[in-house]
Amino acid sequence: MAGEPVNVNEFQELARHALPKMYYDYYTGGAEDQHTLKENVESFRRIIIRPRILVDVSKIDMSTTILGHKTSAPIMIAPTAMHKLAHLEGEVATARGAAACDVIMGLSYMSTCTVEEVASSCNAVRFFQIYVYKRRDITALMVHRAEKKGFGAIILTADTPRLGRREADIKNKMIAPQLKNFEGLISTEYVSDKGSNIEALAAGTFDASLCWKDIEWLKSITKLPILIKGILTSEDAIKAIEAGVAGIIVSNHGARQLDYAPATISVLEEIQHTLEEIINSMTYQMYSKNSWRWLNAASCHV
Ligand SMILES: Cc1cc2nc3c(=O)[nH]c(=O)nc-3n(C[C@H](O)[C@H](O)[C@H](O)COP(=O)(O)O)c2cc1C
Ligand SMILES: CCCCC(=O)C(=O)O
Repeated sequence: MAGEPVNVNEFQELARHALPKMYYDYYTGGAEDQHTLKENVESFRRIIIRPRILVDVSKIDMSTTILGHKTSAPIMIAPTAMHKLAHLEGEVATARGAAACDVIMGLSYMSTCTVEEVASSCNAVRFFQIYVYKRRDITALMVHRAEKKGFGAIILTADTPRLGRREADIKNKMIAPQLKNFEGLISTEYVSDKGSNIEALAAGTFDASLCWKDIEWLKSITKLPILIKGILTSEDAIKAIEAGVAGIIVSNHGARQLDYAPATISVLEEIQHTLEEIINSMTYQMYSKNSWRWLNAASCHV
């Protein structure tokens, strides 16, 4: 490819050349037939812009707040695992990017830089994403480390009781490296003779029994606001309100979990409308209207 990229899609081609195939496939792949992966892109393409003219756009301000934190645009960096597979500085570089753009960064539980390294690298507003391990004491410790280092919220990813069946990772025998955050606590280096080692890692460490009642446990170990990530239906959004969390992230995990789940953007509006109706109704007046957020990787309605 000649010269600097000018379209965001060109970065994918650059990454394909720069990365070992195993890592490129891990970053870009979806689960099983990758139907939802295609739908995620197609659904966005079907959304057509309805332009209005003769409006003063000489000054544009897209800034808003998310959980009280100012952001230059209604965009958050989604938590994604293991950035050092793509860049020597890993999540520290991502955090600096977030700080430079004045947007909030979600740091993955499965990051290759530690919570402390990311926190001390710059002044980006950071939310900490967690998976709940069978060893709850380790998850509690991680939450406390994030709290101590000034993270602004906990994002509980709730769509991964098991890792999605990612066929490219199975073929490539995707590695599961020791993650620095967990050194001396638990081994994340898994070797499975059946295929994807990260699938084995998730099966070995993630608590597949996690359910709604465990939100109480999470609330009991942290004062930070909690966002539940991975909601795709109005029913579960209502359950999240009932569980008393601070917000939800509508997401299908980049189509990496349940294949044939709907494209994230295709369910966002329905969920938003349901919640707006409920929050406006008498029954739910006890929940603070203004504390609710509807988020997905691309949009945020405050
Ligand atoms: C390479 C990669 C790694 C990811 N790792 C995580 C992770 O560690 N934790 C998590 O909650 N989500 C993870 N995700 C999902 C993203 O946070 C995000 O949900 C997804 O990329 C965008 O899809 P959505 O619009 O349906 O949210 C990962 C996604 C990708 C592409
Ligand atoms: C066991 C690592 C899981 C990271 C993740 O959430 C993803 O790859 O989608």
